[in-house]
Amino acid sequence: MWINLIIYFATFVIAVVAYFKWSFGYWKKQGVPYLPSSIPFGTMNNPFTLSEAIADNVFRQYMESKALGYKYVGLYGLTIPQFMVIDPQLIKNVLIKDFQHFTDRGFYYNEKDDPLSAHLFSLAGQKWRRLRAKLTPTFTSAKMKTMNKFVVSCGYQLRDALAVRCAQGPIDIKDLLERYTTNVIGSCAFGIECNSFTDPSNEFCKYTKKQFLPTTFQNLKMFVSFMFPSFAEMIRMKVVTEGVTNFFMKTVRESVEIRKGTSEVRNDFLQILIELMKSERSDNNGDAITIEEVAAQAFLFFLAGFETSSSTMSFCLYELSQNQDVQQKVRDEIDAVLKKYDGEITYDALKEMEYMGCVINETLRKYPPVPVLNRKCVLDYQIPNTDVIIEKGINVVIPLIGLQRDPDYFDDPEKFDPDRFTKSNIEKVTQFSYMPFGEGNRICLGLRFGLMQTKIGLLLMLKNFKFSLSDKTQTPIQLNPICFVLSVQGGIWLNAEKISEAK
Ligand code: HEM
Repeated sequence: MWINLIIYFATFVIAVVAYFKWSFGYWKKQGVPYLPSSIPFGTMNNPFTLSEAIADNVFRQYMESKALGYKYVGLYGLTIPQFMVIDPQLIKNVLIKDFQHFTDRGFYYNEKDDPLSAHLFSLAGQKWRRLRAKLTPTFTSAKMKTMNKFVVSCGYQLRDALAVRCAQGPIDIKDLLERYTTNVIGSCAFGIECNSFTDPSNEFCKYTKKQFLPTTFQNLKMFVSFMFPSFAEMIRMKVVTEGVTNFFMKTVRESVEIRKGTSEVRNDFLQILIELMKSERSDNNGDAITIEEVAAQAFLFFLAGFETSSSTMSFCLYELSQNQDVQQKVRDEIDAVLKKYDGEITYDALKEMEYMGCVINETLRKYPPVPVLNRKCVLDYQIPNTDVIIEKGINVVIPLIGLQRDPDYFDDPEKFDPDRFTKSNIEKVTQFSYMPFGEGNRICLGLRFGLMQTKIGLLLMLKNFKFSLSDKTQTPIQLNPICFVLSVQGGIWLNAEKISEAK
């Protein structure tokens, strides 16, 4: 009997190994250069040993492929083939010129069982096209101007909280800024005051933390949903936990009800989404936006705005703490522009702060909050001037973090140098080597809003406080391998010193 068991086991192992070897032959058959893969994770890192952050892994693969002279390279996530584009010209084809072959992002969503997952970022095909067209007018400059005052009011709360915290020792700057972005999104996307500085135990803070806390189970679900979307659909997987879904659905329903009962109009995202729901109903064209869709988009604005902008501001202050001359130059610009606008933080005043814009651009270059862009090939695509076909269904990866730290495109890439983005220098940047907001038809829809909240947060902090690096920050910083987003191990700790009476 033991002999039989050993034979069965050996046969099973041989079959599994043979399956992996056969799968790893895909890119060779397609005529695509590839990086060495190993059983069972392919070219991915072992997610259980947590040896390297995803961004570091992508950067390494990009540099290795570039050094080998590849314009594109085949990778494997387990046995699933992935196509990484290295050459900016081919990136342009994927994102813009031949977009019809790459319209989807390839992320899992499930409208029925997990309604909040069906937001614009994940939606595919016609559903994405329809919603993108409807939501685009939400983010015009005129709409940003009306929302500016809500963000400024949250900025003052941030300044006041910092005034209290700075006397208590080094500050975990990411934690502080997450509270600011929570307040902003609470106010603009849900129409509620979150008070996350003064009342950190409030429900909104509790559920936002819950969604972003990288538990092993949550990471496993993200991994399965990304690698095996059909399987995730089959088991009706929920990427947003039930508690979080119930809370956000309830919050949106209540806010909509409250607004029905008042004549006062609050010009925020939620109002725009409600108007969209009402106008479509009256059109009676059977294409109305439902309350679930409204909730999913408000939830996306929260997902997209919470982490990206707090991460940008944290890395920016980290760099400015080590580049005091740059920090002072931004502060001088803030003072000069605000003087012109009688101290009022208007949308136009923000636009005039060009040097601050360069500093933010340089931060987004070194630390892109979304380190890779994803597309799914939806129609076979022949790479121009080659016989290579990217087959329908293949996931395409664009390694932003690699391109933006590539010495061929950015001299001395480790150096923090905002002058790369001055009016006269920006034209020298190689096209499609710098795209922290993505590019083409699926470019970030909230770009203007993200920059507005980042600028307002930085303005109110830099105007009133001088920042320096605390010994508590472990340098050189290491990225946290358990997080999908760029997060620093041990956190970024800064000292803040008041430089004027906060006004
Ligand atoms: C510094 C802040 C931000 C950064 C760096 C950022 C970056 C990105 C990136 C890289 C993408 C993918 C683009 C692509 O695949 O080509 C994206 C998509 C998106 N972002 Fe942002 N984002 C930021 C803030 C925001 C904010 C505040 C919102 C909303 C309030 C937002 C809403 C969206 C949406 C809706 C999409 C999906 C667009 C689509 O698929 O049609 N983002 N963002």
